[in-house]
Order: sequence, then C-alpha cells, then structure tokens
Amino acid sequence: MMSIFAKDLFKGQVALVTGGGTGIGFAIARTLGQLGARVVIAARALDKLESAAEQLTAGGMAVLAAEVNIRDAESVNALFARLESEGWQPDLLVNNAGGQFTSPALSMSPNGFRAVVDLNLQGTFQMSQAFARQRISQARPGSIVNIVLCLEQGIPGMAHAAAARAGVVNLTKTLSWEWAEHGIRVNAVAPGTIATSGLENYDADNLQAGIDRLPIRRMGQSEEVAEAVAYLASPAASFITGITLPLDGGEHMTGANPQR
Ligand SMILES: CCCCC/C=C/C(=O)SCCNC(=O)CCNC(=O)[C@H](O)C(C)(C)COP(=O)(O)OP(=O)(O)OC[C@H]1O[C@@H](n2cnc3c(N)ncnc32)[C@H](O)[C@@H]1OP(=O)(O)O
Ligand SMILES: NC(=O)C1=CN([C@@H]2O[C@H](COP(=O)(O)OP(=O)(O)OC[C@H]3O[C@@H](n4cnc5c(N)ncnc54)[C@H](OP(=O)(O)O)[C@@H]3O)[C@@H](O)[C@H]2O)C=CC1
Repeated sequence: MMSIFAKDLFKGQVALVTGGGTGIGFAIARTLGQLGARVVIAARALDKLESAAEQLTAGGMAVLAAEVNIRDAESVNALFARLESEGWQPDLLVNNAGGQFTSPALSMSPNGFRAVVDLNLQGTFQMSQAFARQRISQARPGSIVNIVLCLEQGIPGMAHAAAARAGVVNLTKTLSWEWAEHGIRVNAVAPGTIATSGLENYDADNLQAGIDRLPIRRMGQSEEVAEAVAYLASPAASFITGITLPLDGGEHMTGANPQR
C-alpha cells in the first residue's frame, strides 16, 4: 500500500513503536520510517525485533531494536534513559504493544484479569508518562498515538481487555488535557479485526462470524492502521487531540462478539 503522505513528513524525528517487531506495530514502524522518521521498535523478544530491524534497515530506514517490558516501570525508565543517551530520544510514541486472551468473565482468575489490565492499561500509562516527562523536561513538543480495540458494543469474552482499553480511551482524553499546554497531543486508533499473526490466538470461526456482519465485509490490513497513525502523529492533525478513531470496517456498530 502506498502512503498518501509526503516522503519526508517525519524527517528529523524519532518514532518509538512498542510491539514494533510484529504485525500492526511493524507496519506502523515501516510507514513512519518510509516517511523519514528514525524508528525505535521496542518489545520483549529481542530476536524478533532484530530480524524486523534488519528488514527495515534493508529498505533504507534508520532503525534501533530495543528491549522493553512495558509492564515493568523500571524497564520502561531504562529504555527512555538509554534512548536519550544514545541519541534516539523519541518525538513520537506509538503505544501498540498489547493483547489478551478470550475467556468468559465468570471463569477469569483475578490474576488473569490483572495481567491483561497490567499490559494494556498500566503499560500504556507507564510508557506515556516516561515519554511526557522526557519531552516536558526539555520543553519539546510531542505526539502519542495509542492502539486500542474496537469496544463500543462491549467485547463479550474479553472483559479484561474491554475494561483495560476503555481505560486507555479515557486516559487518552485525560492526558490530552493535561499535556496540551506542553505541546503534546494524545490520540488513539481503535482497530477492528486486522489480519496479523496475532489472530492465531483467536478462534477463526468466531472471527469470521464477526467479519460477516461488518458493513465492509473483510479484515483490515496493518497498513491501514499505519496510515491512520501517521496522520494522527503528523502536523496535519495539529488541532486534533483526545480522540479515538475507529478503524474497523464498521465494527463499532456491529460489535465483534468473539466468544459466541
Ligand atoms: C473477535 C476478537 C478480535 C480480537 C482482536 C484482537 C486481536 C489482538 O489483540 S492481536 C494481539 C495478539 N496477541 C495476543 O493477544 C496475545 C496476548 N497475550 C499475552 O500477551 C499474555 O497471554 C497475557 C498478557 C494475556 C498474559 O501474560 P502473562 O502475565 O505472561 O501470563 P501468565 O501465563 O503469567 O498468566 C497470567 C494469568 O493469566 C491467565 N491466562 C493467561 N492466558 C490465559 C488463557 N488463554 N486463558 C485463561 N487464562 C489465561 C493465567 O492462567 C494466569 O492466571 P492464574 O493462573 O490465575 O495465575
Ligand atoms: N490484530 C487485530 O485484529 C487487532 C489488534 N489490536 C491490538 O493491536 C496491537 C498489535 O497487535 P498485533 O500486531 O495484531 O499482534 P502482535 O501479537 O503481533 O503484537 C503484540 C506486540 O506486543 C508486544 N508485547 C506484548 N507484551 C509486551 C510487553 N509486556 N512489553 C512490550 N511489548 C509487548 C509483542 O512483542 P513481544 O512478545 O516480543 O514483547 C508484540 O510485538 C495489540 O495491542 C493488539 O491488541 C487491536 C485490535 C485488533
């Protein structure tokens, strides 16, 4: 997919994409890199990150693979300290890392619920706070884009993720208020079902049943998410903050219903 944006849109900027070694995060990293950004891809599995970085570098991009566990505040702080000392301090942050498992709410263990909230909500907060502290201490503007889930009809079978991502939607609004005076915009994209290897964790028949109900009756592509992220992160969206953009073929009207 060809980007509609100017080739040097993000020239001179560094973008940090969590979960940037796989799936949607990889597509976001590639798009921002093609648009001139130097890109940091960060996640837990360094081997996957390094092979993704190799692919992107082979395409002419400047890419750094960096290990982080977004659930661990010390690991997050260490990442930002490292990026600053190595000259990769990010101007843009894409909080893409996340995930969950399907389970009826009645049989979810407290620890299972907590693990998903910890990853998607606490992790996103920790990354955003570390990013904003660094930007604000140096009086530099910035932009954050959070990747959430389509949740407008609730998400039966994923109560933990529905709650955590709704938390991120409101966190997006709240941080956009608090950090606007520092020139930091905060927005989110809410994808529906997007064709990535991440979907191997989910029942294919349930996914298809959800797709069959969509007005646009297909899965989305990672590149479609990446283009929306590029727009929200760019100066073209300089008057937009606090929003969550549905990118879902209409799933915000039909719901996903993964468990039935
Ligand atoms: C229509 C559906 C559309 C779906 C669209 C969305 C797609 C995507 O999001 S794609 C992203 C793809 N990747 C994933 O979703 C995988 C993400 N999963 C994880 O990263 C992890 O499984 C985790 C964060 C959810 C948990 O990580 P961790 O803390 O390392 O896990 P533990 O093994 O320590 O377990 C903690 C706790 O959670 C319970 N648990 C874990 N997996 C399941 C499961 N599949 N079913 C039920 N319970 C699970 C586990 O048992 C632990 O609880 P206790 O046993 O009570 O200690
Ligand atoms: N595919 C879809 O249909 C949809 C996906 N989403 C969301 O989009 C995002 C990307 O999903 P997708 O690309 O499909 O799936 P992936 O499983 O490929 O992406 C998840 C990424 O998150 C990283 N990650 C997970 N846990 C952590 C952690 N604790 N610290 C740092 N990184 C972590 C993983 O890397 P590693 O394991 O190496 O840490 C991986 O790169 C996720 O938040 C997902 O929930 C939202 C809607 C729909």
